Amino acid sequence: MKLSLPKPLEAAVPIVSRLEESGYEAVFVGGAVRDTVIGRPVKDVDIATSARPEQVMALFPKCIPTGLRHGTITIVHEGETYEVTTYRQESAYEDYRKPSGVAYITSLEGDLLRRDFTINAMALRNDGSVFDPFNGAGDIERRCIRCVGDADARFQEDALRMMRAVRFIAVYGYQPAVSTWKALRKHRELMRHIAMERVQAELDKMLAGSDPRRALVWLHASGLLHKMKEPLPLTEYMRVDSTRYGLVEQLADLDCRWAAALLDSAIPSAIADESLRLLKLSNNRRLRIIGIMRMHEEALAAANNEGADWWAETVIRDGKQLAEDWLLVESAIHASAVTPIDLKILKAQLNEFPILTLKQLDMNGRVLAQRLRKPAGPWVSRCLHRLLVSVAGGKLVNEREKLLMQAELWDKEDKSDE
Ligand SMILES: Nc1ccn([C@@H]2O[C@H](COP(=O)(O)OP(=O)(O)OP(=O)(O)O)[C@@H](O)[C@H]2O)c(=O)n1
Repeated sequence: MKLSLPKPLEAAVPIVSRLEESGYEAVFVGGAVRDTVIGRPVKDVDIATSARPEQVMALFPKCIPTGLRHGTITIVHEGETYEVTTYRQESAYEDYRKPSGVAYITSLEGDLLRRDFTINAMALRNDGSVFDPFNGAGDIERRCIRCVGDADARFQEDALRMMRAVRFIAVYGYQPAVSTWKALRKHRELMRHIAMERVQAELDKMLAGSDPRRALVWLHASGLLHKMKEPLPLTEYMRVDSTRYGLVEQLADLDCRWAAALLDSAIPSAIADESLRLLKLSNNRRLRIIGIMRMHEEALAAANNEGADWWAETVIRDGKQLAEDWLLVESAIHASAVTPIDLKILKAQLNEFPILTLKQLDMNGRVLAQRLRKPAGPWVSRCLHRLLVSVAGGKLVNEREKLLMQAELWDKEDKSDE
């Protein structure tokens, strides 16, 4: 098989040539080759070589020893970065928790043998010829995810590969080979060795892919999330049910996809919050996802008890942007079809709120305290907030005198209640 090189690989040809001219072997490997064979856009370009890291460094003045522990040097060429890694073997399972350093080897085939799946174990030369000792191209044709060689050994070398398998199955719409799936189920327990951040990164890629629904269904079936280092409370809610997960793929934003997937599984926001904390999601992202989920819960509660001001209150508290995110999420998931939330009305109201911040209110704490002849205290901000919600909800006009009269009325009511 001979392929024409896509642009990102073409741009890296001078690096491979330089290594070859110096008497070393050098080839493109990994995801870039897989995506070239499949015909998908290529992202990162990885190069494997028989040259030792110090020999690579001597040839390229602009380089950074980014992963010396794994024999990797990053080379900067015309503004792009390329990872060049010396042929090596994976550390065996016994060394799993205590990597013993790199075992360099001289053969390309040996280097490909340590890789996770056949589709990721092909090499591409400068001239477009493919070296494919494990028939990755055949598995691409069969749409199959298959471990290279012994599946048990591949998963024992790096348990994250089990998550990667689920991701490739989902993102490419492939099926696992029977032996690979059996090994994956057998070694689920190894998930406890994997850092939560790495799991999170894989989940992000699954949800960002073209078929998040497929990813979640296979994730359920794999049972991988049940075996993590720190148990995720959300696994209690996971069910194998392929009719769920609405139209998550309609959402462009990754965090909106997270919120939609969590809501579609009927996971309460508090459970999701705890799970996202354990997955070490950044605070910004977690708060955004949970904010969207809470709006859904509040909308349901309000629809049940006719709480008229909840929408104004929510938008004032969380801001218009989050409210817009929630409306997008809500319309993407099935839940909206069976709940009494009228998204059209909420959407229209969102653009018609006369004001949404205290700054826009024709009133301030000093004027309010003077008029009610009461010393300033926590009541002032409570009253200002109540006025803001009433104006935003269209029940009160934003004029100082009218607002003061309303405040006096509430004050009288409060006194008679006491
Ligand atoms: N746990 C892993 C991770 C990576 N690899 C090998 O290293 C290559 C590069 O890995 P990486 O850049 O992490 O992933 P890609 O396969 O390129 O895919 P993606 O960028 O979509 O994650 C893979 O193709 C595979 O050959 C592996 O064997 N085991």
